[in-house]
Amino acid sequence: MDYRETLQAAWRRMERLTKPPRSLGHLEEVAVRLAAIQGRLKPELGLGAVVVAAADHGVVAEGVSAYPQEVTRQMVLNFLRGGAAINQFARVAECEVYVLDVGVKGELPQHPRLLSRKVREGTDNLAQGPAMSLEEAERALQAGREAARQAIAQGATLLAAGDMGIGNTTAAAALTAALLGLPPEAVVGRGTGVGEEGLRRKREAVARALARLRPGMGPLEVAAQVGGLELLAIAGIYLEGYEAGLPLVLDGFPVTSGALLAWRLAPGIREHLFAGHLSREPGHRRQLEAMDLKPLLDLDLALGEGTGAVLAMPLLRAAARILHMATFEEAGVSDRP
Ligand SMILES: O=C(O)c1ccc[n+]([C@@H]2O[C@H](COP(=O)([O-])O)[C@@H](O)[C@H]2O)c1
Ligand SMILES: Cc1cc2nc[nH]c2cc1C
Repeated sequence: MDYRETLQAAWRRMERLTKPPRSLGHLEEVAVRLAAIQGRLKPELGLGAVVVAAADHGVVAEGVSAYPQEVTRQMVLNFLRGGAAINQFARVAECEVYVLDVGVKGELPQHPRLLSRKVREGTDNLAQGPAMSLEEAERALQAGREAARQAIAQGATLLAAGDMGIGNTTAAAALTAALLGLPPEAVVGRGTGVGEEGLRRKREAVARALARLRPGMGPLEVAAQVGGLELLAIAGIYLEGYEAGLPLVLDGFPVTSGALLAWRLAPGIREHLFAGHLSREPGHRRQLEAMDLKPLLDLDLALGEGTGAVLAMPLLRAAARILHMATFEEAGVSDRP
């Protein structure tokens, strides 16, 4: 059965299950979409994986983050030791954590969970010139694909991307504004918690990057102009997961900017995307609206790392189980006359 046929058949089965119509709300749509992705009326979800892509950003020179740049590398070490929020949530969600270095400044130790594919030690400042070359953008995207392939080979049935990069909400804002044709004010937010001055500097940096873009530029050229390396990798992670036929869970603002790029490169990916949550970052709503996706959770999170995506994994598994319920006929329960 193809996607549309399974979707329709799953909705018909949904109507016969032992519950009043639509009483499981948005989870019903999640369930039938999972069925359609897997091409079976009773979808099954096992182990999850989150690939946390990490890189640094030259735009931090503009004073756009509340934290110093070295936090990117320090947090990668924290992920590898299991001490970050993503590690704790992943345990609850039966999800493996993989880390991908595509551009962290400084050295990182070898580790079985770390894929080292440093394209360069951070981007150039997007407010001053191109963040990276087109060739570097392609390499970062391929590194994301490779990390996703590894996660899938190790048994992932549900795939999310996470992000770590001080300054990346500025790059994500520029990428989102460019891909969706929005002004800086619509996509710039406080990130890790900048004040009014920081907000102004972020808007200014994004406006300068947008001014360099030309109408004929393709999505990858635009991404090379604004960065960041981990956002390109995130696009690669989702593209690989899509081609492998997996359901894909989105996280917050930076991750969803990478997903927007993947969507521009392969519009069919939309069918595989699930919005794990709605971030506090104001531009996230615009991103999800553009792809017509409804967030599963709304918890005022603004952390990244893939935390909102991983928290939604148990909900996706529960949604899949809906289609394993008994029908009115099977259970001998009286339906409406
Ligand atoms: O996921 C989100 O929506 C989100 C919102 C705000 C901040 N972050 C995280 O904070 C870092 C970027 O914030 P900033 O202020 O340095 O641009 C980066 O590591 C992101 O993972 C993430
Ligand atoms: C401590 C810290 C942890 C993070 N995780 C993702 N982004 C982050 C930014 C900071 C500053």
